[in-house]
Amino acid sequence: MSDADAGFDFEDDTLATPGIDREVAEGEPLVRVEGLKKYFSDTDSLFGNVTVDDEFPYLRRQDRQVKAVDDVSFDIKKGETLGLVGESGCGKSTLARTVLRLLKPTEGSVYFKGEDLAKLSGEPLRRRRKEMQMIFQDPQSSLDPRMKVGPIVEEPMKAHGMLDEEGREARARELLEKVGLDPQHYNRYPHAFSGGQRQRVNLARALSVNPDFIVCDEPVSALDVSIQAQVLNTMEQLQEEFDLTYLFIAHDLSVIRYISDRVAVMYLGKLVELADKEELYENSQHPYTKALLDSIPVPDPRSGGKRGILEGDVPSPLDPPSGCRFRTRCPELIQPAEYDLTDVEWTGVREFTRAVDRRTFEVTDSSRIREEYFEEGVPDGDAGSIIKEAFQHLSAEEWDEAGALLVDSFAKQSICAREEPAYEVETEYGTSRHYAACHLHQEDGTDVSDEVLGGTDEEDAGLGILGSDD
Ligand SMILES: Nc1ncnc2c1ncn2[C@@H]1O[C@H](COP(=O)(O)OP(=O)(O)OP(=O)(O)O)[C@@H](O)[C@H]1O
Repeated sequence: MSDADAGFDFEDDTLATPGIDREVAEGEPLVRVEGLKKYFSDTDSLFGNVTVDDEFPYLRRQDRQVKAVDDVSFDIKKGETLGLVGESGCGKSTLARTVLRLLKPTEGSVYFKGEDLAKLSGEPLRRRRKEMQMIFQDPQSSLDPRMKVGPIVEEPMKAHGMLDEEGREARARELLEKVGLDPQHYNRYPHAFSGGQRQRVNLARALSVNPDFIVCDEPVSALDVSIQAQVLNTMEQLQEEFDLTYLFIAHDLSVIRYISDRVAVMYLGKLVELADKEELYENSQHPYTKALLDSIPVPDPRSGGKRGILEGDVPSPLDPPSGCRFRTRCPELIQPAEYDLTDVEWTGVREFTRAVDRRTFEVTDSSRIREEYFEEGVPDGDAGSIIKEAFQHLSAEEWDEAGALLVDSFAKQSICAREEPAYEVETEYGTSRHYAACHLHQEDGTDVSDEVLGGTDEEDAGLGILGSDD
Protein backbone atom coordinates (compact mmCIF):
# COMPACT_ATOMS: atom_id res chain seq x y z
CA MET A 1 0.00 0.00 0.00
CA SER A 2 1.44 3.39 -0.94
CA ASP A 3 1.69 6.27 1.51
CA ALA A 4 -0.95 8.13 -0.43
CA ASP A 5 -3.34 5.25 0.10
CA ALA A 6 -2.55 4.98 3.74
CA GLY A 7 -4.94 7.67 4.95
CA PHE A 8 -3.42 8.47 8.30
CA ASP A 9 0.23 7.83 7.66
CA PHE A 10 1.98 10.07 10.15
CA GLU A 11 5.38 8.50 9.58
CA ASP A 12 5.72 10.16 6.19
CA ASP A 13 7.39 13.45 7.08
CA THR A 14 7.29 15.07 3.64
CA LEU A 15 4.52 17.35 4.81
CA ALA A 16 5.86 17.78 8.29
CA THR A 17 8.54 20.22 7.22
CA PRO A 18 7.38 23.70 8.16
CA GLY A 19 7.70 26.45 5.61
CA ILE A 20 7.83 24.22 2.55
CA ASP A 21 5.04 25.21 0.21
CA ARG A 22 5.09 22.61 -2.50
CA GLU A 23 2.51 21.49 -4.97
CA VAL A 24 0.52 18.66 -3.51
CA ALA A 25 -0.28 15.88 -5.95
CA GLU A 26 -3.73 14.28 -6.13
CA GLY A 27 -4.10 11.72 -3.36
CA GLU A 28 -1.29 13.15 -1.19
CA PRO A 29 -2.18 14.77 2.12
CA LEU A 30 -3.13 18.41 1.61
CA VAL A 31 -3.98 18.92 5.27
CA ARG A 32 -2.36 17.09 8.13
CA VAL A 33 -3.62 17.42 11.67
CA GLU A 34 -1.30 16.21 14.41
CA GLY A 35 -2.13 15.94 18.10
CA LEU A 36 -4.56 18.85 17.84
CA LYS A 37 -6.13 20.10 21.06
CA LYS A 38 -8.55 22.95 21.63
CA TYR A 39 -9.52 23.62 25.22
CA PHE A 40 -11.82 26.46 26.23
CA SER A 41 -11.57 27.96 29.65
CA ASP A 42 -14.89 27.62 31.47
CA THR A 43 -15.02 31.34 32.24
CA ASP A 44 -17.52 31.97 29.43
CA SER A 45 -20.46 30.94 31.56
CA LEU A 46 -21.32 33.18 34.54
CA PHE A 47 -20.94 30.57 37.27
CA GLY A 48 -19.19 27.95 35.19
CA ASN A 49 -15.95 27.98 37.11
CA VAL A 50 -17.26 28.90 40.55
CA THR A 51 -17.68 26.13 43.12
CA VAL A 52 -19.27 26.33 46.55
CA ASP A 53 -17.05 25.45 49.51
CA ASP A 54 -18.05 24.90 53.15
CA GLU A 55 -15.18 27.08 54.37
CA PHE A 56 -14.60 30.82 54.02
CA PRO A 57 -14.61 32.42 51.43
CA TYR A 58 -17.30 29.82 50.45
CA LEU A 59 -17.06 30.49 46.75
CA ARG A 60 -13.98 29.24 44.98
CA ARG A 61 -12.86 29.75 41.40
CA GLN A 62 -11.61 26.67 39.66
CA ASP A 63 -9.75 26.82 36.41
CA ARG A 64 -11.69 24.20 34.52
CA GLN A 65 -11.31 23.56 30.85
CA VAL A 66 -13.75 22.35 28.23
CA LYS A 67 -11.79 19.75 26.27
CA ALA A 68 -13.63 20.35 23.01
CA VAL A 69 -10.94 18.79 20.80
CA ASP A 70 -8.47 16.56 22.55
CA ASP A 71 -5.49 15.11 20.76
CA VAL A 72 -6.86 14.52 17.29
CA SER A 73 -4.71 13.39 14.35
CA PHE A 74 -5.69 12.69 10.74
CA ASP A 75 -4.97 13.87 7.26
CA ILE A 76 -7.04 14.93 4.29
CA LYS A 77 -5.81 13.93 0.87
CA LYS A 78 -5.93 16.34 -2.03
CA GLY A 79 -9.11 15.95 -4.01
CA GLU A 80 -10.95 13.88 -1.42
CA THR A 81 -13.93 14.58 0.80
CA LEU A 82 -13.36 13.60 4.38
CA GLY A 83 -16.66 13.33 6.22
CA LEU A 84 -16.68 14.18 9.92
CA VAL A 85 -19.62 12.89 11.88
CA GLY A 86 -20.69 12.81 15.52
CA GLU A 87 -23.44 13.86 17.91
CA SER A 88 -24.10 17.50 18.70
CA GLY A 89 -21.44 18.98 21.00
CA CYS A 90 -18.75 16.37 20.24
CA GLY A 91 -16.40 19.06 18.92
CA LYS A 92 -16.88 18.95 15.14
CA SER A 93 -17.19 22.72 14.64
CA THR A 94 -14.39 23.46 17.06
CA LEU A 95 -12.15 21.00 15.22
CA ALA A 96 -13.06 22.60 11.88
CA ARG A 97 -12.44 26.12 13.09
CA THR A 98 -9.14 25.12 14.70
CA VAL A 99 -8.02 23.36 11.52
CA LEU A 100 -8.67 26.59 9.61
CA ARG A 101 -6.84 28.48 12.33
CA LEU A 102 -9.92 30.60 13.01
CA LEU A 103 -9.27 29.38 16.56
CA LYS A 104 -5.77 29.12 17.98
CA PRO A 105 -4.96 25.54 18.92
CA THR A 106 -4.19 24.84 22.56
CA GLU A 107 -1.64 22.33 21.36
CA GLY A 108 -0.70 20.40 18.23
CA SER A 109 -0.23 21.29 14.58
CA VAL A 110 -2.15 21.69 11.38
CA TYR A 111 -0.02 21.44 8.27
CA PHE A 112 -1.45 22.90 5.09
CA LYS A 113 0.76 22.26 2.04
CA GLY A 114 3.59 21.62 4.45
CA GLU A 115 3.21 24.77 6.52
CA ASP A 116 2.23 24.61 10.16
CA LEU A 117 -0.73 26.99 10.46
CA ALA A 118 -0.45 26.93 14.24
CA LYS A 119 2.80 28.88 13.89
CA LEU A 120 1.40 31.50 11.52
CA SER A 121 -0.14 34.83 12.35
CA GLY A 122 -0.65 38.24 10.73
CA GLU A 123 -0.19 38.64 6.98
CA PRO A 124 1.20 35.13 6.26
CA LEU A 125 -1.85 33.62 7.95
CA ARG A 126 -4.18 35.95 6.07
CA ARG A 127 -2.62 34.90 2.77
CA ARG A 128 -3.01 31.24 3.64
CA ARG A 129 -6.66 31.79 4.56
CA LYS A 130 -7.41 32.63 0.97
CA GLU A 131 -6.70 29.02 0.11
CA MET A 132 -8.98 27.67 2.84
CA GLN A 133 -12.61 28.66 2.96
CA MET A 134 -15.53 27.69 5.15
CA ILE A 135 -19.24 27.27 4.52
CA PHE A 136 -21.60 27.33 7.46
CA GLN A 137 -24.88 25.67 8.27
CA ASP A 138 -27.21 28.60 8.22
CA PRO A 139 -27.16 30.21 4.76
CA GLN A 140 -29.56 32.87 6.02
CA SER A 141 -27.43 34.38 8.75
CA SER A 142 -24.13 34.10 6.89
CA LEU A 143 -25.32 36.48 4.17
CA ASP A 144 -25.62 40.18 4.94
CA PRO A 145 -29.29 41.01 4.15
CA ARG A 146 -28.37 44.58 3.19
CA MET A 147 -25.96 43.52 0.46
CA LYS A 148 -26.82 42.29 -3.02
CA VAL A 149 -25.55 38.81 -3.82
CA GLY A 150 -23.08 40.02 -6.47
CA PRO A 151 -21.10 42.18 -4.04
CA ILE A 152 -21.42 39.39 -1.44
CA VAL A 153 -19.61 37.04 -3.80
CA GLU A 154 -17.04 39.73 -4.58
CA GLU A 155 -16.29 40.54 -0.94
CA PRO A 156 -13.52 37.95 -0.34
CA MET A 157 -11.85 38.88 -3.66
CA LYS A 158 -11.85 42.51 -2.57
CA ALA A 159 -10.43 41.62 0.85
CA HIS A 160 -7.57 39.74 -0.80
CA GLY A 161 -6.97 42.41 -3.48
CA MET A 162 -7.95 40.12 -6.35
CA LEU A 163 -8.77 41.58 -9.78
CA ASP A 164 -10.18 45.03 -10.51
CA GLU A 165 -13.83 45.99 -10.02
CA GLU A 166 -14.84 44.90 -13.50
CA GLY A 167 -12.93 41.64 -13.22
CA ARG A 168 -14.53 40.87 -9.89
CA GLU A 169 -18.01 41.47 -11.23
CA ALA A 170 -17.36 39.24 -14.24
CA ARG A 171 -16.01 36.51 -11.96
CA ALA A 172 -18.95 36.84 -9.57
CA ARG A 173 -21.43 36.45 -12.43
CA GLU A 174 -19.54 33.47 -13.77
CA LEU A 175 -19.47 31.83 -10.34
CA LEU A 176 -23.18 32.41 -9.79
CA GLU A 177 -23.76 30.45 -12.96
CA LYS A 178 -21.32 27.72 -11.92
CA VAL A 179 -23.17 27.15 -8.66
CA GLY A 180 -26.49 26.84 -10.49
CA LEU A 181 -27.90 30.37 -10.11
CA ASP A 182 -28.93 32.85 -12.74
CA PRO A 183 -26.12 35.41 -13.23
CA GLN A 184 -28.85 37.95 -13.93
CA HIS A 185 -29.68 37.75 -10.23
CA TYR A 186 -26.41 39.52 -9.40
CA ASN A 187 -28.38 42.54 -8.15
CA ARG A 188 -30.87 40.68 -5.99
CA TYR A 189 -30.84 40.65 -2.22
CA PRO A 190 -30.49 37.39 -0.23
CA HIS A 191 -34.14 37.45 0.91
CA ALA A 192 -35.22 36.89 -2.69
CA PHE A 193 -33.54 33.45 -2.67
CA SER A 194 -34.60 30.14 -1.16
CA GLY A 195 -32.48 28.38 1.49
CA GLY A 196 -30.82 26.13 -1.09
CA GLN A 197 -30.11 29.09 -3.39
CA ARG A 198 -28.59 31.05 -0.51
CA GLN A 199 -26.26 28.16 0.22
CA ARG A 200 -25.28 28.28 -3.45
CA VAL A 201 -24.45 31.99 -3.02
CA ASN A 202 -22.22 30.96 -0.11
CA LEU A 203 -20.53 28.41 -2.34
CA ALA A 204 -19.90 31.04 -5.00
CA ARG A 205 -18.46 33.38 -2.39
CA ALA A 206 -16.15 30.67 -1.02
CA LEU A 207 -15.00 29.79 -4.55
CA SER A 208 -14.33 33.40 -5.52
CA VAL A 209 -10.80 33.40 -4.07
CA ASN A 210 -9.95 30.12 -5.76
CA PRO A 211 -9.38 28.01 -2.63
CA ASP A 212 -7.90 24.50 -2.52
CA PHE A 213 -9.67 23.44 0.64
CA ILE A 214 -13.23 24.09 1.85
CA VAL A 215 -14.56 23.18 5.25
CA CYS A 216 -18.29 22.63 4.99
CA ASP A 217 -19.89 22.78 8.44
CA GLU A 218 -23.34 21.19 8.20
CA PRO A 219 -23.95 22.96 4.86
CA VAL A 220 -27.19 21.17 4.03
CA SER A 221 -28.60 20.51 7.53
CA ALA A 222 -30.94 23.48 7.38
CA LEU A 223 -32.31 22.53 3.95
CA ASP A 224 -35.25 20.34 2.95
CA VAL A 225 -34.24 16.78 2.17
CA SER A 226 -35.28 17.20 -1.48
CA ILE A 227 -32.99 20.23 -1.82
CA GLN A 228 -30.09 18.62 0.06
CA ALA A 229 -29.29 16.15 -2.72
CA GLN A 230 -29.27 18.93 -5.34
CA VAL A 231 -26.86 21.08 -3.35
CA LEU A 232 -24.66 18.04 -2.62
CA ASN A 233 -24.57 17.21 -6.32
CA THR A 234 -23.51 20.74 -7.16
CA MET A 235 -20.79 20.54 -4.51
CA GLU A 236 -19.48 17.34 -6.09
CA GLN A 237 -19.44 18.90 -9.55
CA LEU A 238 -17.61 21.95 -8.23
CA GLN A 239 -15.09 19.71 -6.48
CA GLU A 240 -14.30 18.05 -9.77
CA GLU A 241 -14.15 21.28 -11.75
CA PHE A 242 -12.14 23.35 -9.26
CA ASP A 243 -9.98 20.54 -7.89
CA LEU A 244 -11.28 21.05 -4.36
CA THR A 245 -10.65 19.14 -1.16
CA TYR A 246 -13.50 19.09 1.36
CA LEU A 247 -13.77 18.50 5.06
CA PHE A 248 -17.49 17.89 5.30
CA ILE A 249 -19.14 18.01 8.71
CA ALA A 250 -22.58 16.60 9.39
CA HIS A 251 -24.46 14.79 12.10
CA ASP A 252 -26.56 13.05 9.45
CA LEU A 253 -24.93 9.77 8.45
CA SER A 254 -26.92 9.53 5.21
CA VAL A 255 -25.54 12.88 4.04
CA ILE A 256 -22.02 11.84 5.05
CA ARG A 257 -22.40 8.58 3.14
CA TYR A 258 -23.55 10.41 0.05
CA ILE A 259 -20.69 12.89 -0.16
CA SER A 260 -17.61 11.39 1.53
CA ASP A 261 -14.66 9.34 0.33
CA ARG A 262 -13.46 8.60 3.85
CA VAL A 263 -15.28 9.14 7.11
CA ALA A 264 -14.01 10.15 10.56
CA VAL A 265 -16.27 9.59 13.57
CA MET A 266 -15.88 11.90 16.54
CA TYR A 267 -17.02 11.42 20.12
CA LEU A 268 -16.45 13.84 22.99
CA GLY A 269 -13.43 15.56 21.50
CA LYS A 270 -11.74 12.42 20.14
CA LEU A 271 -11.70 10.56 16.83
CA VAL A 272 -12.99 7.05 17.49
CA GLU A 273 -12.93 5.63 13.97
CA LEU A 274 -11.60 6.60 10.55
CA ALA A 275 -11.91 4.55 7.38
CA ASP A 276 -12.95 4.52 3.75
CA LYS A 277 -16.66 5.26 3.43
CA GLU A 278 -17.67 1.78 2.38
CA GLU A 279 -15.45 0.20 5.01
CA LEU A 280 -16.95 2.39 7.71
CA TYR A 281 -20.54 1.71 6.75
CA GLU A 282 -20.16 -1.99 5.93
CA ASN A 283 -17.49 -2.98 8.42
CA SER A 284 -17.64 -0.51 11.33
CA GLN A 285 -15.51 -1.57 14.27
CA HIS A 286 -16.21 0.94 17.02
CA PRO A 287 -19.28 0.41 19.22
CA TYR A 288 -20.04 4.13 18.97
CA THR A 289 -20.04 4.07 15.16
CA LYS A 290 -22.23 0.97 15.26
CA ALA A 291 -24.66 2.70 17.61
CA LEU A 292 -24.76 5.78 15.36
CA LEU A 293 -25.42 3.61 12.30
CA ASP A 294 -28.10 1.71 14.21
CA SER A 295 -29.83 4.95 15.09
CA ILE A 296 -30.33 5.98 11.44
CA PRO A 297 -34.10 6.19 11.00
CA VAL A 298 -35.43 3.28 8.96
CA PRO A 299 -37.75 4.25 6.09
CA ASP A 300 -40.27 1.51 6.99
CA PRO A 301 -42.86 3.23 9.23
CA ARG A 302 -43.82 -0.11 10.83
CA SER A 303 -40.33 -0.36 12.31
CA GLY A 304 -41.15 2.58 14.58
CA GLY A 305 -38.46 4.88 13.14
CA LYS A 306 -35.25 4.28 15.05
CA ARG A 307 -33.68 0.89 15.49
CA GLY A 308 -31.17 1.45 18.25
CA ILE A 309 -30.81 4.30 20.69
CA LEU A 310 -27.61 5.33 22.37
CA GLU A 311 -28.15 4.90 26.10
CA GLY A 312 -27.18 7.52 28.67
CA ASP A 313 -26.07 11.11 28.25
CA VAL A 314 -22.82 12.32 26.73
CA PRO A 315 -20.49 13.07 29.67
CA SER A 316 -19.26 16.62 30.19
CA PRO A 317 -16.21 17.66 28.17
CA LEU A 318 -15.08 19.43 31.37
CA ASP A 319 -14.33 16.08 32.95
CA PRO A 320 -14.34 13.39 30.26
CA PRO A 321 -14.05 9.70 31.21
CA SER A 322 -10.57 8.19 31.40
CA GLY A 323 -9.41 5.69 28.78
CA CYS A 324 -12.04 5.37 26.09
CA ARG A 325 -14.45 8.28 26.37
CA PHE A 326 -17.34 6.20 25.13
CA ARG A 327 -16.95 3.59 27.85
CA THR A 328 -19.64 5.04 30.12
CA ARG A 329 -22.24 4.37 27.41
CA CYS A 330 -20.61 1.48 25.60
CA PRO A 331 -22.69 -1.69 25.25
CA GLU A 332 -19.45 -3.64 24.83
CA LEU A 333 -17.46 -2.41 27.83
CA ILE A 334 -14.78 -5.04 28.44
CA GLN A 335 -14.88 -7.10 31.62
CA PRO A 336 -11.97 -6.36 34.00
CA ALA A 337 -9.24 -9.02 33.85
CA GLU A 338 -9.66 -9.95 37.54
CA TYR A 339 -13.16 -11.41 37.06
CA ASP A 340 -14.15 -14.49 35.16
CA LEU A 341 -17.80 -13.89 34.40
CA THR A 342 -19.79 -15.42 31.57
CA ASP A 343 -21.02 -13.01 28.89
CA VAL A 344 -24.52 -13.09 30.36
CA GLU A 345 -23.22 -12.43 33.89
CA TRP A 346 -21.00 -9.57 32.72
CA THR A 347 -23.89 -8.00 30.77
CA GLY A 348 -25.98 -8.14 33.97
CA VAL A 349 -23.19 -6.58 36.03
CA ARG A 350 -22.59 -3.82 33.47
CA GLU A 351 -26.26 -2.97 33.14
CA PHE A 352 -26.86 -3.12 36.90
CA THR A 353 -23.86 -0.84 37.54
CA ARG A 354 -25.17 1.73 35.06
CA ALA A 355 -28.75 1.52 36.32
CA VAL A 356 -27.60 2.16 39.90
CA ASP A 357 -25.20 4.91 38.83
CA ARG A 358 -27.99 6.63 36.86
CA ARG A 359 -30.73 5.70 39.36
CA THR A 360 -32.97 4.41 36.62
CA PHE A 361 -35.11 2.28 38.95
CA GLU A 362 -36.71 2.44 42.37
CA VAL A 363 -35.86 -0.11 45.02
CA THR A 364 -39.32 -1.37 45.81
CA ASP A 365 -38.77 -5.07 45.35
CA SER A 366 -35.18 -6.29 45.50
CA SER A 367 -36.04 -9.76 44.19
CA ARG A 368 -37.43 -8.21 41.00
CA ILE A 369 -34.23 -6.24 40.52
CA ARG A 370 -32.19 -9.41 40.98
CA GLU A 371 -34.32 -11.14 38.38
CA GLU A 372 -34.05 -8.29 35.94
CA TYR A 373 -30.26 -8.04 35.97
CA PHE A 374 -29.20 -11.49 37.14
CA GLU A 375 -31.63 -13.85 35.52
CA GLU A 376 -29.27 -16.78 36.05
CA GLY A 377 -28.52 -15.78 39.62
CA VAL A 378 -25.96 -13.44 41.15
CA PRO A 379 -22.46 -14.57 40.06
CA ASP A 380 -20.14 -16.41 42.46
CA GLY A 381 -16.85 -15.18 43.82
CA ASP A 382 -15.62 -11.63 44.34
CA ALA A 383 -17.97 -10.15 41.75
CA GLY A 384 -20.97 -11.73 43.50
CA SER A 385 -19.86 -10.46 46.92
CA ILE A 386 -19.60 -6.92 45.54
CA ILE A 387 -23.08 -7.14 43.99
CA LYS A 388 -24.56 -8.41 47.25
CA GLU A 389 -22.90 -5.55 49.12
CA ALA A 390 -24.42 -3.14 46.60
CA PHE A 391 -27.86 -4.70 47.22
CA GLN A 392 -27.43 -4.05 50.95
CA HIS A 393 -26.61 -0.40 50.27
CA LEU A 394 -29.65 -0.10 48.02
CA SER A 395 -32.01 -1.57 50.58
CA ALA A 396 -30.74 1.11 52.99
CA GLU A 397 -31.33 3.67 50.20
CA GLU A 398 -27.59 4.37 50.03
CA TRP A 399 -27.50 4.97 46.29
CA ASP A 400 -24.23 6.87 46.26
CA GLU A 401 -22.42 4.13 48.17
CA ALA A 402 -23.89 1.41 45.96
CA GLY A 403 -23.05 3.33 42.77
CA ALA A 404 -19.49 4.14 43.86
CA LEU A 405 -18.85 0.52 44.89
CA LEU A 406 -20.06 -0.86 41.57
CA VAL A 407 -18.37 1.75 39.38
CA ASP A 408 -15.04 1.48 41.25
CA SER A 409 -15.10 -2.33 41.31
CA PHE A 410 -16.27 -2.94 37.75
CA ALA A 411 -16.39 0.01 35.32
CA LYS A 412 -13.15 1.64 36.45
CA GLN A 413 -11.21 -1.64 36.45
CA SER A 414 -11.89 -2.27 32.77
CA ILE A 415 -9.06 -1.74 30.30
CA CYS A 416 -11.53 0.67 28.64
CA ALA A 417 -11.15 2.97 31.68
CA ARG A 418 -7.45 2.45 32.20
CA GLU A 419 -5.89 2.88 28.77
CA GLU A 420 -6.68 5.05 25.81
CA PRO A 421 -7.29 2.80 22.78
CA ALA A 422 -5.77 3.35 19.31
CA TYR A 423 -5.68 0.42 16.91
CA GLU A 424 -5.37 -0.17 13.22
CA VAL A 425 -7.60 -3.01 12.07
CA GLU A 426 -7.76 -4.99 8.89
CA THR A 427 -9.58 -3.34 6.00
CA GLU A 428 -12.18 -5.31 4.11
CA TYR A 429 -13.38 -2.66 1.69
CA GLY A 430 -11.18 -0.12 -0.10
CA THR A 431 -7.49 0.56 0.35
CA SER A 432 -7.23 3.09 3.19
CA ARG A 433 -6.12 2.18 6.66
CA HIS A 434 -8.86 1.56 9.16
CA TYR A 435 -8.43 3.22 12.54
CA ALA A 436 -10.61 2.08 15.42
CA ALA A 437 -10.08 3.44 18.93
CA CYS A 438 -11.53 0.44 20.77
CA HIS A 439 -9.84 -2.12 23.02
CA LEU A 440 -11.97 -4.88 21.53
CA HIS A 441 -9.17 -4.86 18.93
CA GLN A 442 -6.32 -5.36 21.34
CA GLU A 443 -5.75 -8.82 19.86
CA ASP A 444 -6.72 -8.60 16.20
CA GLY A 445 -5.57 -4.99 15.69
CA THR A 446 -2.20 -3.23 15.70
CA ASP A 447 -1.64 -0.78 18.53
CA VAL A 448 -0.97 2.59 16.87
CA SER A 449 -1.15 4.75 19.98
CA ASP A 450 2.46 5.91 19.51
CA GLU A 451 1.59 7.07 16.02
CA VAL A 452 -1.80 8.61 16.65
CA LEU A 453 -1.95 9.72 20.28
CA GLY A 454 0.18 12.15 22.22
CA GLY A 455 2.07 10.94 25.28
CA THR A 456 0.62 10.95 28.77
CA ASP A 457 2.95 13.61 30.14
CA GLU A 458 3.03 17.16 28.90
CA GLU A 459 6.51 16.78 27.39
CA ASP A 460 5.46 13.96 25.14
CA ALA A 461 2.06 15.24 24.12
CA GLY A 462 1.33 16.06 20.51
CA LEU A 463 4.06 16.26 17.93
CA GLY A 464 6.97 14.84 19.88
CA ILE A 465 5.61 11.34 19.79
CA LEU A 466 5.21 11.40 16.02
CA GLY A 467 8.91 11.72 15.49
CA SER A 468 8.80 15.16 13.87
CA ASP A 469 11.71 17.56 14.23
CA ASP A 470 9.59 20.22 15.88
N1 LIG B 1 -16.27 29.39 22.85
C1 LIG B 1 -16.51 28.35 23.63
N2 LIG B 1 -16.35 28.43 24.97
C2 LIG B 1 -16.58 27.37 25.76
N3 LIG B 1 -16.99 26.16 25.32
C3 LIG B 1 -17.18 26.01 24.00
C4 LIG B 1 -16.98 27.09 23.08
N4 LIG B 1 -17.27 26.64 21.82
C5 LIG B 1 -17.64 25.35 21.96
N5 LIG B 1 -17.59 24.98 23.26
C6 LIG B 1 -17.92 23.65 23.81
O1 LIG B 1 -17.11 22.71 23.14
C7 LIG B 1 -17.82 21.51 22.91
C8 LIG B 1 -17.81 21.19 21.43
O2 LIG B 1 -18.63 22.14 20.75
P1 LIG B 1 -18.78 22.17 19.15
O3 LIG B 1 -19.68 23.30 18.80
O4 LIG B 1 -17.44 22.14 18.53
O5 LIG B 1 -19.52 20.77 18.88
P2 LIG B 1 -20.27 20.28 17.56
O6 LIG B 1 -19.99 18.83 17.46
O7 LIG B 1 -19.90 21.12 16.40
O8 LIG B 1 -21.79 20.50 17.94
P3 LIG B 1 -23.01 20.98 17.01
O9 LIG B 1 -23.22 19.90 16.01
O10 LIG B 1 -24.14 21.13 17.97
O11 LIG B 1 -22.59 22.28 16.40
C9 LIG B 1 -19.22 21.71 23.48
O12 LIG B 1 -19.24 21.18 24.79
C10 LIG B 1 -19.35 23.21 23.51
O13 LIG B 1 -20.21 23.62 24.55
